[in-house]
Amino acid sequence: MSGTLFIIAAASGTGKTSLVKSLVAGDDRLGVSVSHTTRPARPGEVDGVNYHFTDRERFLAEVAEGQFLEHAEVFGNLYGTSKTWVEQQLAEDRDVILEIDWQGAQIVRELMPQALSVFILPPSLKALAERLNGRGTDSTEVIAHRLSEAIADISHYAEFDYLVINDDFATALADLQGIVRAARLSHRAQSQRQAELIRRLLSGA
Ligand SMILES: Nc1ncnc2c1ncn2[C@@H]1O[C@H](COP(=O)(O)OP(=O)(O)OP(=O)(O)O)[C@@H](O)[C@H]1O
Ligand SMILES: Nc1nc2c(ncn2[C@@H]2O[C@H](COP(=O)(O)O)[C@@H](O)[C@H]2O)c(=O)[nH]1
Repeated sequence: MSGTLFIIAAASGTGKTSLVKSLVAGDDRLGVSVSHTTRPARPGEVDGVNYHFTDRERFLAEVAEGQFLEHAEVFGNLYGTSKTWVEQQLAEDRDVILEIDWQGAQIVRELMPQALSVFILPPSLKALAERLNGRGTDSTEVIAHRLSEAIADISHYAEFDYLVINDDFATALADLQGIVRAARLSHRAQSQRQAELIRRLLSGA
């Protein structure tokens, strides 16, 4: 059996981390991959929980060792997804979320075409700026850099299977829960899990 891999991407500040946190909190079968990054930790971020924080030299050595399923440079920092962790979770029939940028999403889609991808849109660029500023974790330079990339990030929306608008948080969360639920009802997922029932029905018993 194998779990489903979900890719979730959005322009920085859209609210994907907040949504994914709520999504995972209410779902025992769903886990979120903790990425490796060379970005310095923000106040309150915990190593091994929010990210595995590392330096560029070690990150590049791990790239050479083949430890990442995907990696990319985003806003001047390196980010990567642990290959072993993701493969183990899926093999244990757990569903996995990768919260990654559009470059990482392209790589994972090539490697694992069965992955389902979701792009989250902010209701407006003004709301995006307010959210980045309101989060209070980044300098004005960092926020300006992230906003300057937002339109380029959003322009990749059509590469994704699903689009969710994060205007009202509860609605966006319900939309994500709907996507996860629908994936679990897909033929691929059900034919493995319900193999015994299908066998009995087809045998006429
Ligand atoms: N629907 C919403 N309405 C208003 N504020 C929101 C909504 N969703 C998230 N936020 C707020 O927006 C800010 C940015 O959210 P979050 O950190 O989850 O974004 P992100 O997409 O993960 O950003 P990054 O890619 O930079 O990590 C947070 O302060 C969060 O509380
Ligand atoms: N390709 C990857 N992108 C990643 C990964 N982990 C996070 N990210 C993306 O980076 C930006 C910035 O994140 P932040 O935490 O510094 O605000 C955001 O778009 C993330 O989705 C990863 O492992 N691979």
